[in-house]
Amino acid sequence: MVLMKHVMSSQQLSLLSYANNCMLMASSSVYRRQQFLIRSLGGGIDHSRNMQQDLRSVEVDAESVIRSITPALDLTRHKGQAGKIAVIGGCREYTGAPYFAAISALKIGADLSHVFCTKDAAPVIKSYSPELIVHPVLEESYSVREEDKKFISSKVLAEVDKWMERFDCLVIGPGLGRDPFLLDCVSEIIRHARQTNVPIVIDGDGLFLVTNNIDLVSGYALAVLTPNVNEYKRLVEKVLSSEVNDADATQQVLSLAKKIGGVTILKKGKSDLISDGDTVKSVSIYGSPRRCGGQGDILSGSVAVFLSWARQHIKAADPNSNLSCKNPAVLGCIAGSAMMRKAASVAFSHKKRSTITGDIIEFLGKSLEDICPAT
Ligand SMILES: NC(=O)C1=CN([C@@H]2O[C@H](COP(=O)(O)OP(=O)(O)OC[C@H]3O[C@@H](n4cnc5c(N)ncnc54)[C@H](OP(=O)(O)O)[C@@H]3O)[C@@H](O)[C@H]2O)[C@@H](O)CC1
Ligand SMILES: Nc1ncnc2c1ncn2[C@@H]1O[C@H](COP(=O)(O)OP(=O)(O)OP(=O)(O)O)[C@@H](O)[C@H]1O
Ligand SMILES: [Mg+2]
Repeated sequence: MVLMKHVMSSQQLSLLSYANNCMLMASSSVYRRQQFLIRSLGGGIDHSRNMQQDLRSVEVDAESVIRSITPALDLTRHKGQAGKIAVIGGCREYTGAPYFAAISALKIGADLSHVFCTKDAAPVIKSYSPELIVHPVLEESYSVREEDKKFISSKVLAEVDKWMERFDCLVIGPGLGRDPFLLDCVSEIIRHARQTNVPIVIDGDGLFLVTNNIDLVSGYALAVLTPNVNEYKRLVEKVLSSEVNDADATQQVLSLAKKIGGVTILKKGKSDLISDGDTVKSVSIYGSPRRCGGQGDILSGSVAVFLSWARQHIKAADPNSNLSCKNPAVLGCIAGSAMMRKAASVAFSHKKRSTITGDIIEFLGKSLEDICPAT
């Protein structure tokens, strides 16, 4: 800059000073907008620990959310009351993802965890764990003749529908694949879940489906989308017809959630950003530098459980509840995100570079216990 000034005329210098002033004004208006967002998005559950680092989003006290919504272990409760979760996913290519999501739901504390997958994925998933209830009901195009498609599709739907009302939450997409016939059947499952008011967490290939058919979830407040960096890019391009804007990530995730009619979006990354179109919360605590595949699947299974618990907590209308946020989908995302990140950080401290998804799952229980002891 000093060097440039030497070779500039006074007219050029005054132009430069005008440009600088404009930049200052612009940055101060950005600052004011950030301050406004912080004030208007904040609530009783927030604290300002990280505001210095990221003025554009509100870091949330995730541990106190977890403590508030996790139900007490009570000898009077019967099986099922702590949550019945179903994962719709698992095909020829992917058997790990639905397993990770379903077993994580159990390790967090759900009572029952089901998997609805294709016929050839089922024996593999069953062999990973006897804890999971596995339904080999989904079909891919290669195994269905054209003339049988309508019949098979209604059969698949009937199989899932038998159970639908018993589920507290569906996780749709981990390891689902992208077969068009299978995705058509899953679209119907989503429509039925909406009709019966069953919450849905959409992840992985479920996001591929929903991004191309946004009406499936649009306006459904009990829908959570958990995009990773690629999935978020596709969603932003499709729904907002723009590029991802990392400089104004808070505003963009807010606009995206609003545009999809108030669904909750959990944008995964270095910090997780959560928005339902009204508020934006960020979860940055804990975390691990290992990016092994499958961590998003742990997250989707965990969010499903916490969302169910948050719904129960809100329905019970506990007068002592200190939660200012009343959206169970947002609360579920905050809790699921913090839990996944804590388990990953504990696993990393033990296993370092060799940490894999199974190691993280093993630390879900201890991580929850540290925050919210069982007795
Ligand atoms: N152990 C397991 O079983 C695990 C299984 N997992 C499961 O994997 C599935 C995909 O999830 P992911 O995270 O790889 O998707 P993502 O980052 O968008 O894609 C990366 C790149 O790959 C490409 N691409 C993907 N799928 C494609 C397809 N069917 N056919 C063609 N292209 C495809 C994609 O291309 P694009 O769509 O951008 O053109 C992008 O360039 C999902 O079901 C997930 O749950 C994971 O949970 C990890 C653990
Ligand atoms: N840079 C990061 N630092 C810390 N945590 C991260 C980072 N990136 C992602 N995470 C955490 O890892 C979890 C999974 O996010 P990720 O983006 O890996 O999902 P994904 O690609 O869908 O995973 P999967 O392999 O299961 O499909 C999230 O809970 C997120 O908080
Ligand atoms: Mg994923």
